[in-house]
Amino acid sequence: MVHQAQGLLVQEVAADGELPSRYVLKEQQGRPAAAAAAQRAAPSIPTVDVSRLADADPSEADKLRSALDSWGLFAVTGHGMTDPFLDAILGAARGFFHLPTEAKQEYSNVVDADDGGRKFQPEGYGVDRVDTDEQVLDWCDRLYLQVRPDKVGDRMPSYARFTYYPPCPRPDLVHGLKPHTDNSVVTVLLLDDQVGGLQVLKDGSWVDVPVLGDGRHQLLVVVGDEMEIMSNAAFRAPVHRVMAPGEEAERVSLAVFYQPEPDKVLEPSPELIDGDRPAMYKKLQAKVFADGFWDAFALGERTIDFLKVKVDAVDPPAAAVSGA
Ligand SMILES: O=C(O)CCC(=O)C(=O)O
Ligand SMILES: [Fe+2]
Repeated sequence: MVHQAQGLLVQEVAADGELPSRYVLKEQQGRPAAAAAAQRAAPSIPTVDVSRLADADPSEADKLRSALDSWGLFAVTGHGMTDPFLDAILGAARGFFHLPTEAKQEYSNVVDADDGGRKFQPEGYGVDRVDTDEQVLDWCDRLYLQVRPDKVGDRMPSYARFTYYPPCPRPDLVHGLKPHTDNSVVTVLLLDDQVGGLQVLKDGSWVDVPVLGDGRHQLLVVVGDEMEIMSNAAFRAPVHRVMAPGEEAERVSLAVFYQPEPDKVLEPSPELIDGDRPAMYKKLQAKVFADGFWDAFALGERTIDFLKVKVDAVDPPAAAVSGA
């Protein structure tokens, strides 16, 4: 059984020019406009030239370490991918989302279930999982695919998530994509080269990730939840969100999530545990964590909290579970 709002594509809603209440955040849910004013004079995100990481001079490696320590993400340069190549990827994504609805629906993430009904699956085209009437929906459609990069091997799954944020009549009232951390070891994120919107939570304030302009593409590496667990919190997954574009704009992005093999046990690496720094997370199977992500995401919670993976985690108060 899928929720009745599951089949509602944001692109179709946007075409009507209305903003249904299902997308509107309540004031206490942290509307983006309220937060944007608070980030003047914000620090800018760190940049790492990955072509220099193996240099005898350790300065770039030091920058990497510091970026991971303090931000959990960095902008990448020196990766060797040309702007026309990256542009072609985003162009293909735009091309897909601009196809007629019927063509895209062939790849729908709502599929036939064994019981004769319909069910949601993470892979495919559509909106994120809708569980309840109360869930405030994000202003984006997505195409989520398992990908098989040559060099990562067969068993480590990687997922590509193309996200399309249609024009929005009131971007100040909605989440393009709600605050979250990523379900990955690391995520590589290719941002729209024209339209900004990604923000990272740093020391309690939202910081904009800028568009570079001049046809240059912003590529980020982001620490995911699994890295946080395996590194025993030496590296923490940054909370990030996306502001919806305005009425005249649309935005696309591509996130590639590198995940552990489903059968692997996820736990802090033994070398990173000692008397001064005991294990901060409990052991669990990567598959259990990955499944829990979708339950947590629908509630607007971190998987680490939802599954109580922290060693001293106690039962969350009821409000934390029912709120969003
Ligand atoms: O659209 C973006 O810039 C971010 C996407 C994102 O955070 C995600 O897909 O997990
Ligand atoms: Fe993300």
